[in-house]
Amino acid sequence: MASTAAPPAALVARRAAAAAAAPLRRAGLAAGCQPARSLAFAAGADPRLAVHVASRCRAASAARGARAVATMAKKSVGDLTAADLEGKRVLVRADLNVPLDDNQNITDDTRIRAAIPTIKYLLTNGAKVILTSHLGRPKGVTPKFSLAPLVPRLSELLGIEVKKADDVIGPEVEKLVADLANGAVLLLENVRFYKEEEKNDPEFAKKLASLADLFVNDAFGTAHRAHASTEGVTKFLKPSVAGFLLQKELDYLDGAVSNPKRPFAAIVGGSKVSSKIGVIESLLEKCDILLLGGGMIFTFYKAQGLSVGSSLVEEDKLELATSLLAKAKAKGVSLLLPSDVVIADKFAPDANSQTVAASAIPDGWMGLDIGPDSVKTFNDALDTTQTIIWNGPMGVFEFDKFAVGTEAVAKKLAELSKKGVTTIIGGGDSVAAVEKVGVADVMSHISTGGGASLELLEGKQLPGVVALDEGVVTSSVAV
Ligand SMILES: Nc1ncnc2c1ncn2[C@@H]1O[C@H](COP(=O)(O)OP(=O)(O)O)[C@@H](O)[C@H]1O
Ligand SMILES: O=C(OP(=O)(O)O)[C@H](O)COP(=O)(O)O
Repeated sequence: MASTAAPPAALVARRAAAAAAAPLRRAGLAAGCQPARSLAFAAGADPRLAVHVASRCRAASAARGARAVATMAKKSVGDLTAADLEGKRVLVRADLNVPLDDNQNITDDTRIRAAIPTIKYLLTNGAKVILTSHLGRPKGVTPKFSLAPLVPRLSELLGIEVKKADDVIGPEVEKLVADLANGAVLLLENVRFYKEEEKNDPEFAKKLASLADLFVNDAFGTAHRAHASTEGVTKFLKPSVAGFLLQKELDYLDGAVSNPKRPFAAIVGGSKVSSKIGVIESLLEKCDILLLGGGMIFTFYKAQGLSVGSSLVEEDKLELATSLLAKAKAKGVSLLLPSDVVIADKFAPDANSQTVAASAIPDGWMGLDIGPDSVKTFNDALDTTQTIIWNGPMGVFEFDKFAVGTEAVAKKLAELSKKGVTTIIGGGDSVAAVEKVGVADVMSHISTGGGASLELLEGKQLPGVVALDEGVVTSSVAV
């Protein structure tokens, strides 16, 4: 196993080159692709470019010598001009689900900052913005889940005084909307105070929609939910378009991943194989190199006949692990498992630890991080790439002692990002790790959605995106 798990860098590069050629070999299979819109997946791309979703024809494109993608474009807020927006009431669904401390202070305002470009664009074009979001998972009206604490930060970032409604629908809200001036913002109360929101109740969606003339969905983090404020309102508001954040997330997590600059590496970690099967299977179709870390590796080791001590293992996923290894081989994907691991005598921050070969985990010890040799091998593999997506930590990074592997990956991605490699952090704990290391700013894209990014990487359609109006579909672009 260890030799399969940690091939030398030269072999990695050779396999990557072979894998990169694989689409050319498979090209004949990809017929009937839809035409594609432009490719603008690099950092700093014009946010008004169309949203990229749906079918791909990477193989056929490669065969033509073009790096193109077949996409169906969703209509974007950037397609709307002042003529469309001046004086119009625009319902904007944002994901302002930010963490608050016990004193109702915002501890991370990333999602608020991410929502600003769309709101500013609408305000600049003379629209009246009616902003809606959920916060947490309240069961009915619950004061601690009020959106009121968000008003000062929103006002500060927008440079105007944001008004706040105490309800989501009803006569008082209607009055506030009627009094709203062009270029002003009204924040509605937590939309989940109504149970009808999560039930996607059509009557509730209709009432919410009746406040506005058109709809912008910018709530990527909630796009995998078919709720009244994400999906239901689109049935009553035309146009219903994508905001800039939603668009950027799709450009990276769908567009750049489906049509990457190659070689393309995926790094998947996290606790269990079972929670990442969909992502691994989907990425195996697209990537040249797959690096695995985190708790899931022990299921792969055990499937290969190794002793894993008391490490996390999913006994019912051993066959699956074997089949994923076989699938990677069949597809010419270079799948690397760590060759060494940091083991602990208990699951605790102050556990005794040692580094051992992956094939030498003693009974009673559990693997909680990848080891230094693995970091080196992973780094060598990553040095050969042009695009990297990362989802899931390499170890129990919440404990400093076992955060080294995860932090090394974060640092490597930062270094490569600065050299022009496209680096995409796919939400969840990987984002926390990148932030902990202080390298978030240099990454090409950091997703604002955990569950949503996972579903997108699994190749699932997001209801909040599907429901939006179609935009212009244009021809393939050779690059
Ligand atoms: N070797 C390991 N053993 C047990 N848990 C692990 C191990 N490596 C990582 N984890 C845990 O996996 C969790 C993250 O898993 P997951 O939720 O699947 O990732 P993400 O949130 O990035 O999608 C973290 O809490 C981390 O402590
Ligand atoms: O925080 C969110 O999701 P995430 O934790 O998966 O990133 C979104 O706001 C969605 O919230 P939900 O999972 O309560 O629907």
